[in-house]
Amino acid sequence: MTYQVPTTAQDSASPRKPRGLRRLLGRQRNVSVIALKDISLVVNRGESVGIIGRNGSGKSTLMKLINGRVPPTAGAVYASSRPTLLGVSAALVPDLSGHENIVLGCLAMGMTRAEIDRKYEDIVSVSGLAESIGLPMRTYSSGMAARLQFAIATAVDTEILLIDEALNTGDDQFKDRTKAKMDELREKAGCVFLVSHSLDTIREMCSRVLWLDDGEIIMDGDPVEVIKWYRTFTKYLSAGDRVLALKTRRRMINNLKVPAVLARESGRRSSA
Ligand SMILES: Nc1ncnc2c1ncn2[C@@H]1O[C@H](COP(=O)(O)OP(=O)(O)OP(=O)(O)O)[C@@H](O)[C@H]1O
Repeated sequence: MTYQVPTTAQDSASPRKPRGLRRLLGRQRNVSVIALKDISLVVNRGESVGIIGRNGSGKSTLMKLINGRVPPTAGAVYASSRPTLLGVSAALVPDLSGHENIVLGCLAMGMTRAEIDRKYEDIVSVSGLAESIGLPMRTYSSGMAARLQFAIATAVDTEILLIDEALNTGDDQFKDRTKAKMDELREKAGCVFLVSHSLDTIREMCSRVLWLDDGEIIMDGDPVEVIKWYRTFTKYLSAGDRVLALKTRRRMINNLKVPAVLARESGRRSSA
C-alpha cells in the first residue's frame, strides 16, 4: 500500500534556480510513502486480532484498508460483509447531549428509530454514563467521550469491527465492560481488530496478535509470545542496540508462516 504525498522540498537534482514564490516553496512533486509491503493474512470468525507496532508501522493503514476507506494500490481485501471502523476521531457533535449523540450516531450507522429505542438502554449501560447522558458532550472528558463512542459503535450489529486506539482512555471499570462487549461480539460469530499501543489491553482483549514494523508483518500468533518478542525488540532499540533489534526482527520474520490465500472464486473469505 503506497500513499502519494505532494512535497515542496527543493529539488537538489535540478540545476535550474527557481524564482519568486517557486523559489520560496521549492518545486512541488509527489513522493511515494510505502505504508504496507506485500502483506498477507486470513482472519476467521470468532477471532479478536490485536495489531501492535511502533509509530508509523502501518497499523492504521491496515485498518483503513480492511474497512475500505482507502483502496489498496496492489492486492485485494475480501470480507464477508462491510467492516465498521471505530476510531477516536469519529464525529460526534460536542454541543449535543450524550443522549442526542447516541440517536445521531446510531442513525448515521444505518439503524432505524425502533432499533435505537430497543438498544438505547444497553448503549448507555456500556458507556457507563447514565448520570451524564443529558449533558452536552463538550463537558465530557476525553475518556468519557471515547466510552460513548465505543458504546455507540458496538451497538450496530456488525460482523467485523475495527477499533483504532479507542479503548485506551477508559478507566478500569470501563475496560471490564469493553472486554465483556468484545467477548459478546466475538460470540455473535463476528471478528474484532484492535489497534493499540497498550500491550496490556491487547493481551487482555485479543486471541491473536499481529506485530507490524515498517509495513511488514513480523509476527502473527499467540498474544503472550508476540508481545514478549515485541518488547524484546523495543528494549534493544531503546538501549541503542540496533544490531540485536534487527537480528530479533529478522529471526521472527524467518519464523513467520505466510497463510495460503485462497482465490476469490473459491467462495471462501481471503485477503492479500
Ligand atoms: N494519508 C497519508 N498520506 C501519506 N502518508 C501516510 C498517510 N497516512 C499514513 N501515512 C504514512 O504511512 C506510514 C504508516 O502510517 P500509519 O498511520 O498506518 O502508522 P501507524 O502504525 O498507525 O502509526 P501510529 O502508531 O503512529 O498511529 C507512515 O509512514 C505514515 O507517514
